[in-house]
Amino acid sequence: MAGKTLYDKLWDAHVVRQDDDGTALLYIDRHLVHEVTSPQAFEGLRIANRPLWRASSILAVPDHNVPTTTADRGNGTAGISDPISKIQIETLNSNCKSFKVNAFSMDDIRQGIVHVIGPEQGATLPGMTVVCGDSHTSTHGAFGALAHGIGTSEVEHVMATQCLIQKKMKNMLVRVNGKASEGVTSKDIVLAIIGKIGTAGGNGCAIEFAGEAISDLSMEGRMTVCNMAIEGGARAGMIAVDQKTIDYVEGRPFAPTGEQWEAAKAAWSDLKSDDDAEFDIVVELEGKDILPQVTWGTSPEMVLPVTGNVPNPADEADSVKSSGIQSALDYMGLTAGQPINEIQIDKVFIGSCTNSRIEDLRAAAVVAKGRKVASNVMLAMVVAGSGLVKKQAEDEGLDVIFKDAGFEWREPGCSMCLAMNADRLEPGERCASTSNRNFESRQGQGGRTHLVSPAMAAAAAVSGHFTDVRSL
Ligand SMILES: CC(C)[C@H](C(=O)O)[C@@H](O)C(=O)O
Ligand code: SF4
Repeated sequence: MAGKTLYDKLWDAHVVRQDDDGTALLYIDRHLVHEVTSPQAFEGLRIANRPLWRASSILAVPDHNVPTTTADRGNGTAGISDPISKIQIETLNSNCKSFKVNAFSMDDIRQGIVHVIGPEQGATLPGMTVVCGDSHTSTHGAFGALAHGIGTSEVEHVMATQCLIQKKMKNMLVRVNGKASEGVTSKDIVLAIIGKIGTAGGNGCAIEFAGEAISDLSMEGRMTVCNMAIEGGARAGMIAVDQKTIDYVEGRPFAPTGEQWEAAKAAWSDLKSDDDAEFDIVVELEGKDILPQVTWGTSPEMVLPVTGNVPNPADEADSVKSSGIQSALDYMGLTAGQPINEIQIDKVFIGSCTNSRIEDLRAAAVVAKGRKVASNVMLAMVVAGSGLVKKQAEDEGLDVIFKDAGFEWREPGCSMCLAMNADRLEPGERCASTSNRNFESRQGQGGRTHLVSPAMAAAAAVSGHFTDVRSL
């Protein structure tokens, strides 16, 4: 019998019961909660008079709707002008209070984007099943965990039973061989992967990312890659545990200590695919072929190296694909054949659960240092992923570098990743963004989003147009 994949191991360790048709009940170790997808779940429990099965498995935080200016955050939720945003955050606060759930409120330095604070607190651990009512829960798979998003009714189900009804996904391996070149980051790697497999490439699969270019990445970089597994069609992405994983987790507030730590470490060393494990689908890329990436269209798969030109629909033989390219160009206000590095931008957003960790801010600061935001860029903002990331960046002087260059230095939250708060694009505005989705109107009605790495976003900010960061 062939060996097991990492996904097989995580699955087997959590199956409570499996029916002959493959339907299984999976035990959930960690449940992360935010204000958007939890209100109906709490309400459902209240109506049915059900308690939480294991309140200590839950960690809650407001992130999508929080304001990012200090002025709006000074006085609890009073500074939130949008009534729906305000109600969502107040509802999360009161639900967590009445159900006695551990929550980091807006004025807590530990508050931040749910996918940043889970790992930061050690609430995400190797070997766990991690769920959250949010598609980018795949991020946590970077720790050798089985992590994926769930719907609101499933949020209620997990709260009430600590279990989830699931069918096993297929095993997919994406291997990036050899080293990535200088100036190429985790974001470029994952955009290149999505460019290759397409947004449906991972449908029905759990993707394991492997290969030298992946294991070379820091934990932050691995989170960036797993974060976007969902944009490649897979609900879960994961990476094997190694010494970097252990070193990152050690000493974090929620991590085990003493004897439990030693036992956990020993158990975690098996969280990798066996050498003879078989995958249903295998995709390979060469690290050396990957260049800094920029999306040009309205789907993350519409991506090219910064050295490329916007595609011409006439060059596409498939008529469906050709008209897809044409409508993306129309929406994005681009012309076929236009060099990517000549596309001028209006705004820059450095943040989101893809790229708002300390390493991301450092990479952007290296580029911003001693330079100025170009005069045609009306707003360049840096939004740390958590209060603790923000503080660490400030301790390192990164805030001063950004402010001197003309960037705004904001409070943590999802912010302009999806514009549920006040941070948004106006119709027709073009943004270099380190987030993960470039769908139509994602960052504000009529806004145009180009996904890039933090270094590439900073390079665009100081140049006023996309620029190959390696040439600065
Ligand atoms: C609001 C939430 C349900 C949503 C998600 O599931 O991903 C959001 O975080 C996003 O990025 O679009
Ligand atoms: S930062 Fe963006 S992608 Fe991440 S959870 Fe928030 S809205 Fe979703």
